[in-house]
This record gives sequence, structure tokens and C-alpha cells, in this order.
Amino acid sequence: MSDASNAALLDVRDVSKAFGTVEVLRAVSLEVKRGEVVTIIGPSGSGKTTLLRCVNFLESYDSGSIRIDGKEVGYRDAGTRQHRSERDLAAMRAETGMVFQSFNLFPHLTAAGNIMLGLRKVRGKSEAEARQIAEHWLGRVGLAHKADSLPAELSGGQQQRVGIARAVAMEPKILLLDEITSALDPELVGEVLAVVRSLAEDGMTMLMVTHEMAFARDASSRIVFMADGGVSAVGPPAEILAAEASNERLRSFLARFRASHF
Ligand SMILES: Nc1ncnc2c1ncn2[C@@H]1O[C@H](COP(=O)(O)OP(=O)(O)OP(=O)(O)O)[C@@H](O)[C@H]1O
Repeated sequence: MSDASNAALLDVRDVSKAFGTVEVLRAVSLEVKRGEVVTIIGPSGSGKTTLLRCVNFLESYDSGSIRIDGKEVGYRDAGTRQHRSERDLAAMRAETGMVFQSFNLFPHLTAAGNIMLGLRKVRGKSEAEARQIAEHWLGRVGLAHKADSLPAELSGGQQQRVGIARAVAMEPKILLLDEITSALDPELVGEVLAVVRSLAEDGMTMLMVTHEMAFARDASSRIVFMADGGVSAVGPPAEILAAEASNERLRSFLARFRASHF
């Protein structure tokens, strides 16, 4: 484990994964350093969501390694090769905060209640402490006045901002964002991206899958282009755009967005 500021916080090495006979990830490698925002783009079915789910260990992977801050993600402890306990798995998952396309808020809990749940159950905070943290993060995403609203009383953009607040309130080492604006009406996308941008400016480390190409270009430290389960190109946004000339798959992928976004 290293605290060096340039060490990779997330280190994905040669990760492969198949569903039955279908190889979905083929020796994928990527790094996210502390404070970096890395964006994954790529055609539908290229394995982007599966990769994020492996990092958060919602999916197991068949081979390769995924390390967060030097610690292997997975069923077995890398040191002892023993299966991890459920408690250990929960603690490991709490290192990553994941926000989903479909919000996934508990409908019977208020905005504050949704945020407090993990703080109470996983982080062991008292009711009062959890409430204070929830209110802090709701304020940070511009929803201080909605703490006691149920998800059904919130717009999609507001629900997603609660989802982000819930994830960051757990103080994850890295935030994983999986197409978090894809289910929103276009007029609500901006408010959610503004929250992501301000977290990035505060130094939050993020790995994000998005189809918002202009946002990827403006907010990312690096872009990873995935195709057919592998990393086809990786680099700063300007380099990725330049790589188009020599990468046919990237060219055809970007061509579909160019008219409306680039
Ligand atoms: N649980 C599963 N069982 C079987 N196949 C799956 C499962 N989850 C994903 N797949 C398959 O894995 C491939 C990659 O899916 P994945 O969702 O990771 O792609 P993606 O790049 O995120 O696509 P999209 O942009 O459409 O969300 C697809 O062919 C998909 O059908």
C-alpha cells in the first residue's frame, strides 16, 4: 500500500470476465489516480457497466486483479486466500460509492433517511451524527430543504442528487458513476452534472461511465474508450479526439455523437 500522491488509487490489471461463453471483459487494464476523474465511453455492450460492477464487487471477475488503495477486491483475501466474510465484503464495498442510472433510492425512506441508512448500518454512526452528515451532504447538492421529502416527491434530477449525496456521505475512496444522467429528462441533466463537476473540483476521485460526450471532454482527466470488452484507447480528452484518426472503432463511435454533442 502506498500513500504516494501519484500512486494509482484504483488499479485494474488484465481483468477478464465471461457470462457463460460470452467474454464480456478481455484483459482490461486501467488506473485511476487520487483526485482523477476518469471517464469510460464506448458502444452499448462493450462492458462498461460490467467493469464498474466488478470494481464495486457487485460482480465477480474470472481473472486479473482489481486493487483499491493496494487492497484486492474479491471473494478471497489476497494475503490469506481465505473467503471474505459478509462483513468484510460490505466494508470493502464501502470503499467505493456507486451511483446508478436508476437512482435506486428506497421509496419508503426520506431523502435524509436514504443517506442515513448506510451511515448507521455500515459506518456505525449514531442517529444524530448520521442526520448531521445527511443534512451536510443534502446542502452540498442543493437539497437542504428536501431532507424530509420522499423520493416520489422529488424530481428525477433531485432524486439523483440524493443518490450522489448518499454515495459521498459514506466517504468512499472512489466514486463510481454509471450513466447517472441517462434516465433523466434533458432539462434535468445539467443540475446533476453540475454536482459531479463540483465534487471533481473538490478532489473527489471518480470513475464514470457516461454518454454525455461534452461533459466527458470538459470534466475528465482521462478518457478510456472501450470496445468489444477491451480498452481500445486511453488518454487525456484531447489525445482521445486525436486518436480518432488512427482508430476506426473510435471514429465510428464518435461520429454518432458529433452532430449533437461535440
Ligand atoms: N448478468 C448478465 N448475464 C449475462 N450477460 C450479461 C449480464 N450482464 C451483462 N451481460 C452482457 O455483457 C455485455 C456487456 O454488458 P454491459 O452492460 O457491461 O455493457 P455496457 O458497455 O455497459 O453497455 P450499455 O452502454 O448498453 O450500458 C452485454 O453483451 C450484456 O448483454
